[in-house]
Amino acid sequence: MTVTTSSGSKLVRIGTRKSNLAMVQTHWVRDELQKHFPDHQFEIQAMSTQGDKILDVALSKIGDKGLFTKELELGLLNEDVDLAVHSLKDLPTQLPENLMLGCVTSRENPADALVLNEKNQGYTIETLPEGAIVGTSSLRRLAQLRYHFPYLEFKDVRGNLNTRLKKLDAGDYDALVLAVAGLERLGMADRVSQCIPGDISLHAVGQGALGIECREGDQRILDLLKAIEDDKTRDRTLAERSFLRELEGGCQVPIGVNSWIEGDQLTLKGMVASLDGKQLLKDTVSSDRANYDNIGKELAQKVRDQGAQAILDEIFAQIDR
Ligand SMILES: NCc1[nH]cc(CCC(=O)O)c1CC(=O)O
Repeated sequence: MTVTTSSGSKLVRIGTRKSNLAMVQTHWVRDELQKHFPDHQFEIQAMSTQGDKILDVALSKIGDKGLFTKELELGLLNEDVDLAVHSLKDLPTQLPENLMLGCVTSRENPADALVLNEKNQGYTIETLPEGAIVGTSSLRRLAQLRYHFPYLEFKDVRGNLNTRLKKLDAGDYDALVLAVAGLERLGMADRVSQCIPGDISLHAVGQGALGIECREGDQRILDLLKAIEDDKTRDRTLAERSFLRELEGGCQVPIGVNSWIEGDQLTLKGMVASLDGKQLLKDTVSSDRANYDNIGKELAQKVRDQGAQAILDEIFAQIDR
């Protein structure tokens, strides 16, 4: 139901996943919007996505992009909600027809965290001993950590953050690698044993930022979203997404990035690795930040020239698509 007044509707319906992290992020977006637009009414509608329901299969094996976003997008297209709040890294680089990325909010620390259980306190990713069991569900983390620390053991881990931490504390793993941002947002920054250096684990595209999706050309919503956009995060993450869009082939792939802005210069560093961690390529492109899209494309071409396509083709052939 949309309430329409002479100045247009003041009711805005916000779609979100139901997970703790999604709810914390969505409450933040709602509160920010409410501060900027006190005469509007913001309503939250929480939904379960495929990714929340299928918990016993490795993410890389489900192989479907949009696992955490599809139900929210249907809500947008059916006009049940007016905007959808996502962790930007879960939002596919190709959006469905008639939907768009309305804004990107300011980024938390985009790094990966090493999280240890009680008996391993004091270790870092560099000092964990041979055979230590490290839990991760991300091919990107797996490939980079195998490359740098081939003597560690890696084991898949699924479930929401609390479930994963319980498994760690029960001793199923010696350590987990998780996003710093997620732990911080959930008030669990004290569980970050180490921020893994950015040159060891290049982070996921969009990691640490929120992406808000809306219907294409919905000017009422786009005007509201402008108030909470962070333009530096937007340019950085749009460059990152352009890089990923150029290289990915329809499944989770070991691609990582770092990005930063100095003056008007945006620098994007990208990494493509093989699953076994034996091959790992990196390259960097800098240009005026307004060229974010070309920065991503140019970087994709540079890593292709280094041999990234062969690595990716092998991965696409291995993963059942
Ligand atoms: N794929 C799950 C997911 N999506 C967003 C975050 C963390 C928050 C963020 O990166 O913005 C996480 C958990 C993790 O990777 O540890």
